[in-house]
Amino acid sequence: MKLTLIGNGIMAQSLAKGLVKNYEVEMIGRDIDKLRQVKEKIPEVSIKIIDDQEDITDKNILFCVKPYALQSVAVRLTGKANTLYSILAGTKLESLKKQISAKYYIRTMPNVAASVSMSMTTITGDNEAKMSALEIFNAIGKTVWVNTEKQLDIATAIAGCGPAYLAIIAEAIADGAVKAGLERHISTELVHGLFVGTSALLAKTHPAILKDSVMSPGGTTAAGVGAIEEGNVRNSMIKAIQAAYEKAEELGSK
Ligand SMILES: NC(=O)C1=CN([C@@H]2O[C@H](COP(=O)(O)OP(=O)(O)OC[C@H]3O[C@@H](n4cnc5c(N)ncnc54)[C@H](OP(=O)(O)O)[C@@H]3O)[C@@H](O)[C@H]2O)C=CC1
Ligand SMILES: O=C(O)[C@@H]1CCC=N1
Repeated sequence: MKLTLIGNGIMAQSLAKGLVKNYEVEMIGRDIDKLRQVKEKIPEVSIKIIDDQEDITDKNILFCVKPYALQSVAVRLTGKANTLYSILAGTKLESLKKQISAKYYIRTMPNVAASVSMSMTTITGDNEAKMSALEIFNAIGKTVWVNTEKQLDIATAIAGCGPAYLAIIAEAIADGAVKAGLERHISTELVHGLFVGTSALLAKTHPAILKDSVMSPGGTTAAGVGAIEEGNVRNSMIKAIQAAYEKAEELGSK
């Protein structure tokens, strides 16, 4: 199957890197220099400048522009696509249906880990395209199908934005180690190993049980947990998810 990505930014490239292993991938953008740079990085991708009247008839489109660019790109698309897979944060199915013609509509929320075939992707939309959507996004990581756009917007806050949140935590832990006197390269290597190991444990252990198993009475972890609670980290993460979800809703209401 051929997939056509519209947009050539961070996410389009992340998706393309994984998808080229299983699909023929075409990338359509508006800047030939940027497209050529993508072609250098991912030679399997075919590149194309967007036409004023870009015919998308029967194509399977992965729509990868920013939400605010939807209208300006949509007016250039003609014909009826087979399936439109949108990755736009917040943008509702209804809005996509009004602006781009397709037989089926799917909203997805992948993340940048698609570039290493480890995206956590949430999907919703037309049931007729459910199997194809799961197949495409399973090729670049894990998938969860949800039945409402509200669930997808909350998933956006977790798995779409989440790599940024975890990267902040990772950086802060490494900074803490450097502050305590450990070399930067050692700190960074330890943090990477920490995330890999903890991720494997979290796949089979409840977070609270994992935390309890590390935290001995009056011990080092307990001292650290005390500092984490003083810093309101837990509440900050809850608020971060709420804020990102509300922003997704706000984008969808425009
Ligand atoms: N970044 C992330 O981690 C995630 C992002 N998303 C969603 O993915 C989408 C893309 O985000 P991201 O890749 O980060 O953004 P980027 O800014 O990296 O990419 C946006 C792309 O859209 C293109 N574009 C904008 N306007 C037009 C136009 N009029 N015609 C043709 N192409 C156009 C840009 O072209 P040009 O390069 O020429 O400016 C660029 O290639 C967003 O909707 C976002 O919500 C979803 C999940 C995760
Ligand atoms: O912040 C953003 O706009 C995008 C959407 C999901 C992750 N990043």
